[in-house]
Amino acid sequence: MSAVLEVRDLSVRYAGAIALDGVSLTVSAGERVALIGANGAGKTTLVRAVCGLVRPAAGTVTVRGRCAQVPEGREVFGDLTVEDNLRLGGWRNGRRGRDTTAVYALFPALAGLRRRRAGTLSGGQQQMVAIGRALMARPDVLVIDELSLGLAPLAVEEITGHLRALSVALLLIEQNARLALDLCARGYVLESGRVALAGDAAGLAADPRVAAAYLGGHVAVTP
Ligand SMILES: Nc1ncnc2c1ncn2[C@@H]1O[C@H](COP(=O)(O)OP(=O)(O)OP(=O)(O)O)[C@@H](O)[C@H]1O
Repeated sequence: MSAVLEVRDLSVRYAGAIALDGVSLTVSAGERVALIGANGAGKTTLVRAVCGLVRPAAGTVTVRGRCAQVPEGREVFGDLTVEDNLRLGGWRNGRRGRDTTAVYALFPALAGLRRRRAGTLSGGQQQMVAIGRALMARPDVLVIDELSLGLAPLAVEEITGHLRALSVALLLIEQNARLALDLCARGYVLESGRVALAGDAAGLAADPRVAAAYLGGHVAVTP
């Protein structure tokens, strides 16, 4: 399968400090890939580099098609309606994207809220708006930074259920490794700006190093 996102030997420095050090990863068309790591591992820096918001010191980022980002903290436009938030996501060549039908089909909970100000929604509903807004750009790869941050477990479950139905490629940046490795087929573990481990999600979830550092010490044991 061809890679829609290819990060090769990427290094990013902030005022001399190394945030990313030779990171390589790929996301293929339609594939869901997790990027997990502790605080300060470099996850958000990678998102920023993928979106062109920081200049790499070395390495390359190649996006084949369109990439859309769901930023950490969601950042919906609180004073705008749900519908207008979505339409802004489809803005291209000076024209607002108008057909929001597919987003309401994906997140039926938003359909009855389309005229509500986004700032009055729950965190889970705002996350659906942020994902829907990104999808309005019709991306080939969707990058979600901290999907579960500050959300109730039930809201996360609802959103991930809908994400499983998507055919767009996904790079999911998550501190909740259990969630990320459950939703994604493959994953990368970032530690101090480097890829420490990579592989299929089941293998990573069963790896004692991942279990000890990110899964509360629980190691899945198969009979
Ligand atoms: N603007 C900045 N200037 C200087 N250093 C920065 C800047 N942004 C991030 N860093 C540093 O770069 C490293 C990686 O940060 P980054 O935010 O990418 O990590 P992260 O994995 O997303 O962490 P978290 O999960 O806490 O958000 C950290 O050591 C951080 O302190």
